[in-house]
Amino acid sequence: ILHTQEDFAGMRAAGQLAARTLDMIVPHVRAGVTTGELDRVIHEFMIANDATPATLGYRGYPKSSCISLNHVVCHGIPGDRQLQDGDILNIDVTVILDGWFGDTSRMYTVGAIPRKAEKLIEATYEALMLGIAQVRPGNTLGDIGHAIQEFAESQRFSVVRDFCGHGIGRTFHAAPNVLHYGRPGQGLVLRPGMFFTIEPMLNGGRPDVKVLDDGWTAVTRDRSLSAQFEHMLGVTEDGCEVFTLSPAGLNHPP
Ligand SMILES: CCc1ccsc1-c1ccc(O)c(O)c1
Ligand SMILES: [Mn+2]
Ligand SMILES: [Mn+2]
Repeated sequence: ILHTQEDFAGMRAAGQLAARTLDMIVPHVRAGVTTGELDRVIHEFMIANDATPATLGYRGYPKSSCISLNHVVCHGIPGDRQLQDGDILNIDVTVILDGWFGDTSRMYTVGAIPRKAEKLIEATYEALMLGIAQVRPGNTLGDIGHAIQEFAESQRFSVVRDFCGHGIGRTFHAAPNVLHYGRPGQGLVLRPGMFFTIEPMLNGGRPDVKVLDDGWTAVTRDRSLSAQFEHMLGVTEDGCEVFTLSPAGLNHPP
């Protein structure tokens, strides 16, 4: 699907509400709070802003956000786990606003974290932004994946292959799959009006992932730390518009 200017307006509003949800949760992220309590705050904020959480009930997922701690790669289910000093966590939110989906995630930290964890988080954010820098008409999905993989591996981190970015708009997931690794010039050629997410996951150790018995929680097989950032964007004539940038300048941890 190639979208119109009106479609850009709908995605901008949905993306900004998702970004504001991640801004809003910042002061709630501290030692002692449970991930289930964070999810409730997120849910109420979405409803108060005339939106609904896309993940609640999606393929049977039970919560309004994904909160993935430490060696959890993605799809962590909010629950009774209390945050503690040294934790790193990804909070991933998707809102539905006037039929448009806004999908974004960021990393948060609790208290002091090890230097290598900080470097993993910084590298993951940089990898996402380098992928976004490749988005313009005439470039390909392989250019995006290559930029992410090249940088991640240059920093001695690995790229998770089991999950990818995706087309988005009036549905949560659509073609194309946006891989976070690849070769320059390969794959689908980008065109103005395409909407998709880029959501790289980097591991401190090996790329291998397994899913726990709950059917959702994906963890690193070697129990190394994992980090993820996600933005949603629209391809424009001269590059792209990122719909999920923080209006408060909170795109990555201080
Ligand atoms: C928890 C929602 C869900 C269920 C199966 S995949 C998935 C999911 C979670 C976060 C995302 O950013 C995404 O694109 C999909
Ligand atoms: Mn997401
Ligand atoms: Mn997504």
